[in-house]
Amino acid sequence: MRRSPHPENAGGGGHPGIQVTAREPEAGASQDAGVPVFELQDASVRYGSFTAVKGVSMDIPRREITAFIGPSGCGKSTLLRSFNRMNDLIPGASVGGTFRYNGEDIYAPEVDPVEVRRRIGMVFQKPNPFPKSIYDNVAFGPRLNGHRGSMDDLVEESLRKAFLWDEVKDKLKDSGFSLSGGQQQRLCIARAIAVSPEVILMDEPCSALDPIATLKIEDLMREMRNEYTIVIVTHNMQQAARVSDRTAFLTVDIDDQAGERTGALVEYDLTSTIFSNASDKRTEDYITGRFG
Ligand SMILES: Nc1ncnc2c1ncn2[C@@H]1O[C@H](COP(=O)(O)OP(=O)(O)OP(=O)(O)O)[C@@H](O)[C@H]1O
Repeated sequence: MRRSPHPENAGGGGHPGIQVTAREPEAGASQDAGVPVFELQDASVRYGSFTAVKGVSMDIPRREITAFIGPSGCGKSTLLRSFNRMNDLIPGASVGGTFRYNGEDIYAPEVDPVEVRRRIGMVFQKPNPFPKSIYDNVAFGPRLNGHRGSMDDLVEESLRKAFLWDEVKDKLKDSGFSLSGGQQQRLCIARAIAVSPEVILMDEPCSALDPIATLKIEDLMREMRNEYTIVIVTHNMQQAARVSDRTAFLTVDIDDQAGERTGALVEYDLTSTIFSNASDKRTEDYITGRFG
């Protein structure tokens, strides 16, 4: 299924019990907001001979938050990792179809996966600061990239953007591990931001956090979408409804005869539509808790 973005339709609706937060157009939002940053056509990912997810065609608009939801094993994380070639690091993983980023095939032989990952950052389920100081966690990527200019300014700016500066400004030399789980996750977001990515992929970034830390990350995401394109995998449908502009629902197609379980994209649309007026019964059943 492939749907063109229609940003003008955003907002409203919501399934009973799930509050969808309508998004107002940002004052001063750049003109390219809503233009696809990713275009997938018949995309698939395999691990060896096992096809984890296939037949995915979708456009991800720029400077929006897109959420992937669906039952366990439907390939959400697999698909997310294929957006910045993180699956390259898994032996036996391979992709099919087309993954375009700003119009360029990111799997073309001449493309450098390290550069892809600089432009498309990632935040994982479990906060994973480096065993270094708070400062050095943020400075690590820029140093590798040969950042010129004031590192202190860049570290401060990145920590401010991650809503963490006020909490750590007096202890920048302390270990990243000395922070709470929620602070560690914001440190990982600051680390991702520090190398000036265009896109940030988030794989269940709040699943290890308490509700207050989760709400802080959600606030942060809403703020970040003025500047970044965010794609998030979440098990939490309230979270998808609260933060995302668009939602993709994936499921597992089971072929009993062949003994295969393959992830597939069922429906992709504005979050308000998915939660109030899904066009596929499987989506509605999942959202209402009848399945999954
Ligand atoms: N490194 C791997 N090697 C082989 N198979 C894998 C690997 N990672 C995931 N898979 C398989 O690919 C399928 C999709 O897994 P994936 O983790 O992407 O699903 P998911 O929807 O993110 O699941 P969950 O919600 O449980 O995290 C599953 O059948 C899983 O077992």
